[in-house]
Amino acid sequence: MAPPKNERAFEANSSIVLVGCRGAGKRTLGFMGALHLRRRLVTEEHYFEKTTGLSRGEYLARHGREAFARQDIEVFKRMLDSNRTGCIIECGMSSLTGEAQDALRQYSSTNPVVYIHREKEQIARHLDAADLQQLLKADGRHRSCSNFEYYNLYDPPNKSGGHISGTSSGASTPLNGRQSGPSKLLSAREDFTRFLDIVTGRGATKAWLESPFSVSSVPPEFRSYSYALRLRLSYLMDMDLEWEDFEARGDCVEFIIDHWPDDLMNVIARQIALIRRKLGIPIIYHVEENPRGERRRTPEEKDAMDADLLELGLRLGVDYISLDLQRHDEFVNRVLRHRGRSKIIGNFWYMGFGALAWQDDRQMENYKRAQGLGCEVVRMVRFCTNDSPAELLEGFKKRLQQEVPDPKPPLVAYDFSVLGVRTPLQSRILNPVKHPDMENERDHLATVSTYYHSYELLFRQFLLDPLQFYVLGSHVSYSLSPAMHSAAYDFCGMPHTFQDVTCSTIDRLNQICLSDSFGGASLTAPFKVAIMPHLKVKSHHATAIGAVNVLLPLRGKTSAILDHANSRNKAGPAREFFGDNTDWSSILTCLRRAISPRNYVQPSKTTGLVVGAGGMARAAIYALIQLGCRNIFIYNRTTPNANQVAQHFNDWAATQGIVGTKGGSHEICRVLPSLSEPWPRAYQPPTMVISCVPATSANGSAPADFEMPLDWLRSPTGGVVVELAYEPLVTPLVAQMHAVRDHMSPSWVVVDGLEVVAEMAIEAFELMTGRMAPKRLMKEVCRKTWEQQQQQQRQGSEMAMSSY
Ligand SMILES: O=C1C[C@@](O)(C(=O)O)C[C@@H](O)[C@@H]1O
Repeated sequence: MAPPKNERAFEANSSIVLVGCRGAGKRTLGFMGALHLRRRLVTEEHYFEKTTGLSRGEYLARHGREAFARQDIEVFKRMLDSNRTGCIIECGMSSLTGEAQDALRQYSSTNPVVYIHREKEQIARHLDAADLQQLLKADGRHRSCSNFEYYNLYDPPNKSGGHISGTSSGASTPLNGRQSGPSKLLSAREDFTRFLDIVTGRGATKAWLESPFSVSSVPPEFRSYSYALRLRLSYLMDMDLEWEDFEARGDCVEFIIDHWPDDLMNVIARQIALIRRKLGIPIIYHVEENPRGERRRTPEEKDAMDADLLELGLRLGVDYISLDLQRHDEFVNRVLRHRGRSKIIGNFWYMGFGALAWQDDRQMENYKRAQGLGCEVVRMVRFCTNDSPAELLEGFKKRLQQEVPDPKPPLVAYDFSVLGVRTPLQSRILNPVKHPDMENERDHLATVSTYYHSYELLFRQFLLDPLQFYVLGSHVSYSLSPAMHSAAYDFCGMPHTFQDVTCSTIDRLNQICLSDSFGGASLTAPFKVAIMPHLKVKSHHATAIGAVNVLLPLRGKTSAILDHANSRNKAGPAREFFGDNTDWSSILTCLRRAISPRNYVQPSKTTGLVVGAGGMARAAIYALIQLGCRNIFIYNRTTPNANQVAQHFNDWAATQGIVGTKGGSHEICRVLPSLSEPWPRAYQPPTMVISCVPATSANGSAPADFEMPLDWLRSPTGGVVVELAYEPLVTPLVAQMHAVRDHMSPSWVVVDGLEVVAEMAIEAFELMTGRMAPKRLMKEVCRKTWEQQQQQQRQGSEMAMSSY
């Protein structure tokens, strides 16, 4: 019963090899990957030149074809052999030869070898038409000498100007102004770095360490309730909804292969890439054994084809592979041997009449078999007519608790009938759901519930509780957060409320937070820094920044973080409170989206400028540090305050071993005392500028009228300016940067305050509720609410004028 050895679990530091056709994007991805994993990039071209002293062309011309071929393969093998760890290796055209492919095949028993491919039309753009067909055919052979594959999706920006999990409007005029969208490479980088996190296995730990309450740090099978959005290939090939419509409609996607169009393998690879880019949630990969609309297959053909399809899922690095354990051992073992880092969902489906009853001992044996095979999740589904009252399944679960030793893989179990899943609450986790506008499925799960409906039911049945959330601070009456959060609750079927409460003392804050129905709060001045000494539990980001802007009650029965995370959306006395900071991560998200590839952070060169010295400026500095920037300048009207912030981060950086790269000093933060000084010559002009000063006067202080001195704007590659103020939206800095972009340097991107504040609310919502946020909706509500507020203000002042 012991599972076969996993043959695709590589050492985390093993070098990763990229192979594929010219024009597939290997070099760009290699660069991105090396930066992300902090590895050395080895390119075949450069390695050849370094080893032989000649470029490949020169070598060929000087020594002739035969000698070149001999030398080429020898260098190729040496390149692989002498760089077994710590590198990203980009192969050139040699990988098309049989001998190189043999070497790669062997290498792939110890290292990830990733086949990079993309749309034929995109490859054609980089190649001579005459070569194309032949090359593409040869390229397909890379599949046989690699153990992973990555589809480098070309995704033209959509009509609304972006992607749902990474929209940068770079909006430059209020609302519908000119949109300087993100570089196309940005999404590619996000997707590829995520893929590398899967291949190296560092994804899950990273999310957990960075923010234990973030949605991605608790896998769906460990949440108190979770939903799998079913998306069939037959539907996706001809879908009548937009990708944006699927946002926040499930905790993961179950991708079901029920259709065999031409070029099936590439079609699947592309769909997986699309789901990842558009929805950014874990994928369950399921191959249907008997798809309705397809021809019948012989048992041998079925096994061979389905095994290849499952293998493809493993190569694509999906999060979960759904494996029917009723298929024969050889089939099951092949998947288990090649599982890599994908989790296995071991299935037992009883589809027809006479399905095994829950009280049948064989059901228990099934579960134990899945457990013995090392499945991470067990899924047991049975068709029922009228023979299965809810108690039988409950009885099975109880028996399982008593009889099966730990560790027990989480169980997904439900009955379905011709009318669909019996009740959406039968299975706590990975409940099947669909989009409300999708037609009911033609086959077994006739009517599947929706995420909204199932989640709402949990509140109606008192399994979850309606809670009160707040934005708290001394100037919150214009906060856009209540509108954004409330819209998100409505969307998700949560009966929570979100209010702004003006308060400025810790006593009043305490009073609000100690209520049993307190769900969480967004904090703003004066609490962000003042609350620090009152909080025992904080994320390490909040500690480093010295400020908190999201407060959560901890209601877990034990001290385990998972227990606290799963107690969200439940009322009761809080044992403790947890403080996190989403200001920095929202700024980081906006910077990442807007930065062009030419301005990717190079620690030794890139310079950042932060204007201001308050809590938000601290978050901005931290975001720059996290992006890898080691030369950070602070300008603030009151210089001593800037000195204090610089000191805070220099001290902190020293404890972390983070050092500056210039000027013989190890300090990463420096203060610029005056706007009239020229930009320090030892440093590149800044390519990232974040303005953290309010544009309107607050507390009687003068309003900020910050503009960049022209001498500070000399970056030849432009850069990004993030403006945090949005009252007014076009601040003096934003207006200046529009003019700069239009008349001097078009490569500057401006991110306005609404984009950042929406991002903050999105991240706060996810932390507070543990559910994915409907991002597009929240962003829309943010701009609309802001517009309404502006209109009300205009009307108010017009009325005041007329009565005067
Ligand atoms: O700065 C902001 C914006 C905010 O104050 C709001 O009103 O949405 C909420 C704060 O948590 C965040 O840090």
